[in-house]
Amino acid sequence: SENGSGGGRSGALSAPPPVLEEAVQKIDVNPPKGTRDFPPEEMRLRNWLFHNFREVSRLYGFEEVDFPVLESEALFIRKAGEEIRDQLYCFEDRGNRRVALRPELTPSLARLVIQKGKSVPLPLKWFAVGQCWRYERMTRGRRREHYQWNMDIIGVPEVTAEAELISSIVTFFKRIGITASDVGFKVSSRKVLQEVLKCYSISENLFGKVCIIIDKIEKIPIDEIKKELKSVGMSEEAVEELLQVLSIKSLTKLEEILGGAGEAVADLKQLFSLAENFGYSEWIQFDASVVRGLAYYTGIVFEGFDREGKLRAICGGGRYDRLLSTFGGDDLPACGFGFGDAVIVELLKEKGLLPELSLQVENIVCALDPDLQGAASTVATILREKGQTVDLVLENKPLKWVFKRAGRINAQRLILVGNTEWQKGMVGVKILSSGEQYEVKLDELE
Ligand SMILES: OCc1cccc(Br)n1
Repeated sequence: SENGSGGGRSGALSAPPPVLEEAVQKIDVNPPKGTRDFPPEEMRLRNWLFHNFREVSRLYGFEEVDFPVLESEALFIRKAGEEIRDQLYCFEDRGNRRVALRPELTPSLARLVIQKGKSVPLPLKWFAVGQCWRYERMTRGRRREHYQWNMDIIGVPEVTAEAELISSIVTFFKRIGITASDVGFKVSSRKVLQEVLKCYSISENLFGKVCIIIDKIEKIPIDEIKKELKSVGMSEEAVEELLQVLSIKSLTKLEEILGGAGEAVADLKQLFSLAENFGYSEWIQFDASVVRGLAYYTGIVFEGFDREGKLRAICGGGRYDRLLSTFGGDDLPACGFGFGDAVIVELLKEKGLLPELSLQVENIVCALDPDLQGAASTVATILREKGQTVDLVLENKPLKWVFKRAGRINAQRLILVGNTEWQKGMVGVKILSSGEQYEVKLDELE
């Protein structure tokens, strides 16, 4: 097209099109393995989902933030043997820097908090919706990207922060029609693990590794779990005791085992009490086996699960009080969660709760004569300036084509710009649902 700065093709209509240098190689029109396109229908569903993420975040007074998809690899290199590390989508860029496509948002958020330092008053309540990546052998045909909604509270050491975050997820579920009969949250605290390891004088630096092993408890055989725990230095007795404690599903039982003096029991009791106040007690249950698969969690952890047990975890999060200091920042208490865009859609499909989202256009405007294309453009502009949606027919098309397109785009009314009416400063209007039609002065069109 003419680019207006004299750089357009001069005499474009006369010059023959340039001869293609080489035969055009037919490209693969599919997106890279493990990634998705979002054509209009899928994009409407994604926008609907993200709109609900953002509405809930707004209801809770959170501010939106974002970060680059590309981060320094160092942000994600942790030594605890996490799956997220094994699947890091990392490479060396042209400046020989080790970089990675972010596998999660929390480290970027922590980096930004440290960068902002004292310029941002605490507590921070930030949320983000961003694409995250992993490079997994496609043998399992799993996706390599998904979008995550994250909400994080920085600067609040009390369990009130975790209680608030779980409340926000419950609010989200309710907004989209999911109930406590469909979904629950398994809640525990890594301090349970910490207190057991301490009983067996197992050093703190094994903590992250043990958590990552325990997180696989439902994914690999229990003998493999025991083998891995022993391989990091736990005794047979410690392993048995730990697995015994992790099978506890009641806070009362946990208190019997650990005693009431520890932080784990106190935190969990406070969380369950706050759940009463928030009104979401029926949504949560204590389950000592929940540790989550990220090494940096230090306290309460939780994960949303479908009660029919057909799907992977819907969301998950917890407290991570040490992450900022491991990045060289001040020791700041922090907690947050991640909520992926894929499992929730599978759940909505299961429950028949996918929303009906179709394209809606208020007007389709069409010139009945090629000489009236300009007039049609004027009519479209008048309507758009009134905030109305308009699909303007851009070519000289037969009315049959126009009516067919009007049906496809769910247009509510057809605006016809014809010579006779235009001479009188009027246009034709046809209400497509009723068939009613009339003429109206352009300046009375609304
Ligand atoms: O849930 C872990 C994860 C991280 C990045 C991309 C995808 Br798909 N899944």
